[in-house]
Amino acid sequence: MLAIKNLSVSYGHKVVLTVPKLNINKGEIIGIMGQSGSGKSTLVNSCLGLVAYKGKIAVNTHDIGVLMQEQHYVDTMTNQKVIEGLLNTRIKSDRKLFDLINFFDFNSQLSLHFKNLSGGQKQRMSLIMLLYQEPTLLFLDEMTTGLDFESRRALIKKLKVYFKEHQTTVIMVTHYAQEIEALADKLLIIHDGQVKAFDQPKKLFQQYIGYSAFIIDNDVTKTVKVQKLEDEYKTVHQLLDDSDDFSRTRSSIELVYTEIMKGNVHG
Ligand SMILES: Nc1ncnc2c1ncn2[C@@H]1O[C@H](COP(=O)(O)OP(=O)(O)OP(=O)(O)O)[C@@H](O)[C@H]1O
Repeated sequence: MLAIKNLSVSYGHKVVLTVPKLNINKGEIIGIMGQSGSGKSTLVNSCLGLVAYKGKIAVNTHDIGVLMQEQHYVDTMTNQKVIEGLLNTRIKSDRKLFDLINFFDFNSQLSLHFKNLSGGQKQRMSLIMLLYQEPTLLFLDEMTTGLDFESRRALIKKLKVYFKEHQTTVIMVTHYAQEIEALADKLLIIHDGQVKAFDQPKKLFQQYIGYSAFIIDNDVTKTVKVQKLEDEYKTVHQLLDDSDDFSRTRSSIELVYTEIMKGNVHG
């Protein structure tokens, strides 16, 4: 679906992103994480052809959708009029649109104006219009930023069903490990314009953590890594002896991210 080879992006004389090779298959959901300024948007913008770059980016479709962090629509009419006007259709006679509105529980918001919607409702309205166009490749930038815990969880749950049903290839930039945990097939970590990791979360966990890990006091920087099942027992005993508060995990994106970023973080 998307193949990158020898990509290099510069602003002025400064190279801000280099990606020797990266392939994303059809139907894969990729979660991109990295610190502020690491190059996440630059990577997305390069794929969209919005910035100049050296190297090759081959995108295997023209049906591309993009959801940016903030959207603005005309505020002089109701959401129903905005949706119908922009999509050039009518909800009552368009089964696909009708179904999407139901799917995203958006019926009660149709008579409102966009400015009076909550953050989560705004995101859902944009997604309805975006998904109506059935993009084969979808870029999502900080989709759930600003949403409360419940709205984020509800939106993620909906999208998970939709993406798998439609085999949408998704590239999403996010700061929320929870989003990747629930949706992504692969995690891509960028730091200082370089790809630090790109693989299935489960494989990255095995590579960087081992068999399992015990997180002490709910703090991912205080972790005991366990390499083999047999060693877990010993670790539990030790932690119980020390009366530590701990939890065991075999798949924590937050932990994988923290581990990979160790030694990479300055100041
Ligand atoms: N238009 C621009 N001109 C000059 N430098 C830029 C420009 N856009 C981005 N940069 C620089 O390129 C680097 C990567 O920026 P980018 O926006 O890709 O980071 P990011 O990971 O998306 O950050 P954030 O999470 O804050 O959105 C940063 O050092 C940034 O200052």
